[in-house]
Amino acid sequence: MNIFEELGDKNSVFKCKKFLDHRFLPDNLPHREDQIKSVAKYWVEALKNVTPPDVTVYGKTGTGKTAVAKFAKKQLDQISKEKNVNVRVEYIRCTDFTTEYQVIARLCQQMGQDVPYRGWTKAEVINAFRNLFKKNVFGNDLILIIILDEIDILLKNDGDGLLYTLTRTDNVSIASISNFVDFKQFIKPRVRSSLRDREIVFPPYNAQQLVDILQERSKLSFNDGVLHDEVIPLCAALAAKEEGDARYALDLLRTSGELADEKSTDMVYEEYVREAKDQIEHNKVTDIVMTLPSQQQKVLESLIYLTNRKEEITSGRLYDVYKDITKGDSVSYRRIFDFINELEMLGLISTKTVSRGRGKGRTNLITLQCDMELLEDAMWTG
Ligand SMILES: Nc1ncnc2c1ncn2[C@@H]1O[C@H](COP(=O)(O)OP(=O)(O)OP(=O)(O)O)[C@@H](O)[C@H]1O
Repeated sequence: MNIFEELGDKNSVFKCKKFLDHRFLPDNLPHREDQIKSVAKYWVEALKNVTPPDVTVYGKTGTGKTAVAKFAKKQLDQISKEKNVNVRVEYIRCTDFTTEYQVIARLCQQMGQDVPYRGWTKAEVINAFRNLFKKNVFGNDLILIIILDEIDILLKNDGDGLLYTLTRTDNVSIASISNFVDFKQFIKPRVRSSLRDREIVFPPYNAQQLVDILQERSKLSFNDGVLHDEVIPLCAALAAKEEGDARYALDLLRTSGELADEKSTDMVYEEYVREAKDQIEHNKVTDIVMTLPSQQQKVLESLIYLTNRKEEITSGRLYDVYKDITKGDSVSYRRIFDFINELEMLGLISTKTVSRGRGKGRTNLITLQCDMELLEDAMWTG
C-alpha cells in the first residue's frame, strides 16, 4: 500500500486541523468585541476620506492583537470595496521585514509596484512609495492604513526612520502592534510628536475566556465527542497561568489531539494535555538552545554548572567559569552582559539587582528560569 494512502486512511480525532493553525483567522473573536470596536472607531474615518489617527496596540503575546487587526482589515477592505472608496489596508510583520528599506519595498510590492529588496537607495524606494499616491496610480485621495506588527523588533533593529518617513507621508495612518508597553523608548521625540496615536490595550485572557475561544475552535477542528470533558478547561487553565496566551492554549489543544492520533486512541484525554505541555516546553527550550551561537551556549553551560553547585550567580563569577570553560577562546566581560540580556529576553534566565550594603555597591544576581533537566537535555542531547 502507498504510504500516503495508508497515513491518509488512518483514523484521526481531527476533522480539519487547519482551524487550529495560528494563521487561521476565525470569523468570530470572542472577548475581543471591545478592541475590534476601538480600532474600527478610528479607521471608520477613512470611509469619509479622512486619514484616521495612528493607532498603537499593546498586549502580551497571544492576546489576539494580530487577529483583531486582521479582522478589522478584512471588514474595512470589504466595505470600502462595496462603497467604492479609495482605502487600502496593508499588513506587514516586522519580524519578516526588519528595516525601513525592506518595509517600504514590501509595501510597494504589495501595492503592485515592482521595487527590489536591495540595490536601490533608500530615497529611491521612498520616492516609489510616495508616487503611489499620485493621480495616475492609486490617486491622491488614496488613504493607506499600514499595520506594523511586532514593530518593537524593527525599532530595535533599525531605529525610528520608518516611522519618521511614514508620519511624513500624507494620507498614511499607522497601526503599530507591540508586545512591550515601553517600546516608545525607541522612538525619538521628533518622531513621537508627529505620531499622534491612540492607544488600545489588550488584557490577557482569563481561563473562562480561553474556554470560550477553544470551544469555538474545537467545533471546527475536532470530530464530535472526541474531547474528554476536562480537556478544554485544562488547556485553558494552563494557558491562563502562562499570561492568558491564546496561542499557547491552541497549541496545547492541537498537540493533545496529535498525541491521541499517535497513540491511535479515538478520544483525547486529560493526561494528553499534560503530556502536550511537556512536549511543547521541551521543543521550545530545544529550539532556543540549538539556535544559540556557540559563545552563548558556553555562557549557558557556565550557568548550569554554577546552578548545579548551588552557587550564587553574579556576573563576575559567571565570567570566571565561562573563561575556564572556553579555555581562552572567550569574549569580553562587556559582551557577557549582552548575552545575559539576550538570555533573559528569551526567558531562559532572570536577573535581579541587589544592594550589597553601604559602600559595597550593587550586583546582579542571575537565576535559571527553566527546568534544569529539560535544559541539560537540550544542551547535550539536542
Ligand atoms: N478572541 C479570540 N478568538 C479566537 N481566536 C483567538 C482569539 N484571540 C486570539 N486568538 C487566536 O490565538 C492565536 C494568537 O493570537 P494573535 O496572533 O492575534 O496574538 P497576538 O496578541 O498578536 O500575539 P503575538 O504578540 O505573539 O503576535 C491566533 O491563532 C488567534 O487566531
